Amino acid sequence: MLEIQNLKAGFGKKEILHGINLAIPGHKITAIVGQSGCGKTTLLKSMNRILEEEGGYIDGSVLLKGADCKRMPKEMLRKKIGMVFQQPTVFPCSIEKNLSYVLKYHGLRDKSAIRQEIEACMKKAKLYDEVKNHMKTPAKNLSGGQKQRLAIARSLCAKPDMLVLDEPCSALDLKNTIAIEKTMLELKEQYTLVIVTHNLAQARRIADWVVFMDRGGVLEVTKKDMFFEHPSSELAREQLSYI
Ligand SMILES: Nc1ncnc2c1ncn2[C@@H]1O[C@H](COP(=O)(O)OP(=O)(O)OP(=O)(O)O)[C@@H](O)[C@H]1O
Repeated sequence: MLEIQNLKAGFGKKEILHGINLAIPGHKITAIVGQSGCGKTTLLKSMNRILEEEGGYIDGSVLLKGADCKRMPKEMLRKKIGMVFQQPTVFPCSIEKNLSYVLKYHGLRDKSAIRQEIEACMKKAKLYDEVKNHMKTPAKNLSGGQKQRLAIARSLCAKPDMLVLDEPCSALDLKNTIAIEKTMLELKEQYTLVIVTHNLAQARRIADWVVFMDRGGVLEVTKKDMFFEHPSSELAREQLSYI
């Protein structure tokens, strides 16, 4: 789905990613793990070039289904690779408008089609049943976990190929974490998912593949079971000994 070739990225003269080569398989959950500061978020933000908006630079190739992301208009790239952040952002309007805004932005005009699409995306994000009777209330009144699921639903409204999620559960309690993990496991049937998590137990629960990073490089890319049972690097062995 996504092919990353010799990716170098950083800020000004500071290179954070030192030539990463990586293939992200379709319809799987790939977990990016590694110690704090190793470049996980930078890698994620390089995928849809949000890094450039934050003053960073990206060199090398990122190919989405073979198409060079550098040559794609940024709006199109971000439609195809949706991003969910650690702190969910909700727009200062109703739950419904948070979603209809995206659908209208992408050209949907028919009111009943918009309603159907909102319902479908909220169901996929496991939010619909909880809020279906309060769609006109301000999204800011939702709980943290509900806001995160709204952010996921909003990303789905753009009909992405991929969803990249940066520590989506780090601010959530167990109940909401489980809801998001279940959502991700269901979403992979239709989408390709990449999650940055510092929670190795979470990677073990939901990932198909694990990318283990260290100091701006990739130390291991393996199927989940292989990583947890037979990690090849000393650093991974050390970190796994704590869980
Ligand atoms: N806007 C920025 N300007 C300069 N340096 C930055 C910027 N954002 C991140 N960095 C640096 O890039 C390096 C990698 O950061 P990144 O957030 O990608 O790591 P991470 O593995 O996601 O860390 P964590 O697990 O703590 O979130 C760090 O040294 C960080 O200080």
